[in-house]
Amino acid sequence: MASNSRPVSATTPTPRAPSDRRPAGLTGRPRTIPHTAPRRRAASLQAHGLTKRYGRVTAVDGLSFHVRPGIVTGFLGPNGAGKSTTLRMILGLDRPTEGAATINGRRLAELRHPMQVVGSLLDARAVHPSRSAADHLLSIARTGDVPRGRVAELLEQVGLADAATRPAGDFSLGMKQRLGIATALVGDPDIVILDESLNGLDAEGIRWARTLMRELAAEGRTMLFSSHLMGEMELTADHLLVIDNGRLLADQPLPAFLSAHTTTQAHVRTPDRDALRAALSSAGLAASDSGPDGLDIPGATTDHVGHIAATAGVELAELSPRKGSLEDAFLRMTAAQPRDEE
Ligand SMILES: Nc1ncnc2c1ncn2[C@@H]1O[C@H](COP(=O)(O)OP(=O)(O)OP(=O)(O)O)[C@@H](O)[C@H]1O
Repeated sequence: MASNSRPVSATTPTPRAPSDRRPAGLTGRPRTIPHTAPRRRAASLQAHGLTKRYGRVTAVDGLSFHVRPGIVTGFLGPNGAGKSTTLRMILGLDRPTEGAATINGRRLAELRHPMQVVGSLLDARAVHPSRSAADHLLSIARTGDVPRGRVAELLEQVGLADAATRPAGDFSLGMKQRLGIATALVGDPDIVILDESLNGLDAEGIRWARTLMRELAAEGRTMLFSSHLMGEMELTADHLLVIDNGRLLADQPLPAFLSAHTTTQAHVRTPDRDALRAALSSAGLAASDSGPDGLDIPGATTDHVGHIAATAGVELAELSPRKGSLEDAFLRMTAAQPRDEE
């Protein structure tokens, strides 16, 4: 149960610029979206010793962190790590056993206009099946005194304008995710929290969601999202919160997390692999086979390997650095964690 890993200290990275343009929408036609003018209040989201116990199960165990505005923060953890429970406590849907979550120093329940402060998507399937997408958004807008016009704007933004009058129960999971994201944005909130909102989206939808998250952060919002899609997390997040067994394992910029938990290796392809392997071995470098004519040399720089090959007179067809992925880093870190016994 106990974890030996200590949380890594947090620093604020430089936000990435949004790289992709707005989505074509489900019909594939590019859409001109009336964009909300940047008018952000920088909102800070903090967890202070957040703890949740269900009987003998400790789902969240003393989590403290600070999610910053203007960047995308990814929330990572294996199944059962406590991500959803943490998000539910932040959103006031679960009562912490101990600790608290605050927004600008206040609990969500104390905010006068919570919909304008926090928008979230926890479960895209939680829509009334016979209600249309437009009616669903209208009903949410009414509860927050949001003008009706916002609904049409959001349907355009998420690419559901052509499906606005269809019952949400007929939607695919990807369409429900789009509707859920629109629901999260109804109040034009300063903080956006999305839990596994990429599930069910097709390739275009995933790219659209990535771009949207980056744009929301670039507008100065505080953006927190969880996903098991490591490739997407690596493309989207500036900063990572990693938990396991309800405890914080890392709170650091994504590049720092990758550097700390992966090794860079040199990769070569050569028509004379045996000669190069022998030359590398003489220089104290271990190499493993990679493909029919390649070698991977962990911890070696391409400069060093190139020099060894040139000195040995070995021809190279390719010489390139290979970096570890977020998936490598995450699996390495979480595999080292002791598992809780229930
Ligand atoms: N209502 C509940 N009653 C009892 N145990 C619960 C409840 N909700 C969550 N848990 C337990 O708390 C732990 C954390 O669950 P949680 O759903 O927060 O994890 P998660 O990181 O979101 O997992 P996943 O990635 O699989 O969605 C798990 O052991 C889970 O079984």
